[in-house]
Amino acid sequence: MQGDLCKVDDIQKVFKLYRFEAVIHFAGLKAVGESVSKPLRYYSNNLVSTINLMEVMSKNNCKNLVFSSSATVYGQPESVPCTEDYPLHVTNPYGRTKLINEDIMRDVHHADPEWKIVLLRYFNPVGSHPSGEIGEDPMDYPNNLMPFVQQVAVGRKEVLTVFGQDYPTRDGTGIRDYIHVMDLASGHTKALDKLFTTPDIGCAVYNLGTGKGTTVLEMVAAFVKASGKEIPLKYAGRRPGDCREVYAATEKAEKELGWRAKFGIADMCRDQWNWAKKNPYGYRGHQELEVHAQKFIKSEPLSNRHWAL
Ligand SMILES: NC(=O)c1ccc[n+]([C@@H]2O[C@H](COP(=O)([O-])OP(=O)(O)OC[C@H]3O[C@@H](n4cnc5c(N)ncnc54)[C@H](O)[C@@H]3O)[C@@H](O)[C@H]2O)c1
Ligand SMILES: O=c1ccn([C@@H]2O[C@H](COP(=O)(O)OP(=O)(O)O[C@H]3O[C@H](CO)[C@H](O)[C@H](O)[C@H]3O)[C@@H](O)[C@H]2O)c(=O)[nH]1
Repeated sequence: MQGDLCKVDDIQKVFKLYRFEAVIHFAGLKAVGESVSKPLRYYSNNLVSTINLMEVMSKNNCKNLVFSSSATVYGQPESVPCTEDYPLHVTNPYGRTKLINEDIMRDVHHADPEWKIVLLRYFNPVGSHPSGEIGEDPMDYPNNLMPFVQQVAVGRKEVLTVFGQDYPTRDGTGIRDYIHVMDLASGHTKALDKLFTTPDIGCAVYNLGTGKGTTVLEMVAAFVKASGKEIPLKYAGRRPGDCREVYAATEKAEKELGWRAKFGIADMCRDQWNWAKKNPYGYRGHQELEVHAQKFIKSEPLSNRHWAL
């Protein structure tokens, strides 16, 4: 069923039709740059949706929740790997909505211990379903590294801009913990198992990452190897708000959820390339995308046009 979590009625309709044991709450706006220019849109959507959802869940006596949080709540940590008890520090409105949502959930559990909540802090999800049938298809200009790399590989973009080559890292580019979406998915089923089998889980938090840091250039090299395509690069300054290096401590998830990532960056790139070559224009196909782009160009002010060109 489709609905808007900012509309309580939409949620109530679903809860009238079905009885749920638990909810996995993925919905939210997630573009960091857009959140800086449109903070109210982010606060309004990402917070109101969560509050409405939890209110309707509570009324329907469904108090088991898994939430998509993000490693963005660690900001630039003092040291890596980040353990779940690190101080939380956000640098943009998107990140702040994740942190406020986490705080809301901690408060709700504190007020009503019947709530059982798992906060999953995702690191950098990439890759696709191994079938090549399900993958990431950004609706507008791709902000994240791998969707951009993919669009260069299929010829939709000419060149990848590498943001920053002067970080104190092994090749000067930023380090992240890339995790295969299939591993991320299995982390959710493990989190649900944990909720259902742990009466006193409270509001628990787990990192979903591999524990390994990879630079931008290493990630590009892995994609070149998997695809056989060239990825032309150009270098630009650091992207505002970017941190140098983040990767996950994985021990807590391993010990308490019985989960650890199985896939490495070669698998992520292989599966992402399989999706990309089968669906170079995503789910919508080339023609539909062109029509959409033309409409967008006509209706949007100049400053918003760049993505469609
Ligand atoms: N992809 C990442 O790099 C990453 C990293 C950390 C956390 N996350 C979080 O994981 C979740 C899923 O991310 P994704 O990559 O699949 O993003 P996505 O943008 O592909 O999917 C989010 C979905 O939420 C829906 N949505 C937004 N507001 C809604 C509302 N008010 N009512 C109903 N639906 C609404 C959107 O329409 C979209 O389909 C998000 O909460 C995101 O912040 C993602
Ligand atoms: O065109 C690009 C895009 C990204 N990068 C670099 O690639 C790395 C990864 O950037 P992403 O935008 O893919 O990912 P971020 O780590 O910046 O952010 C993502 O992961 C975070 C968690 O770690 C948050 O969840 C956030 O919302 C999500 O966008 C960074 O060093 C970035 O500077 C480039 O060089 N060129």
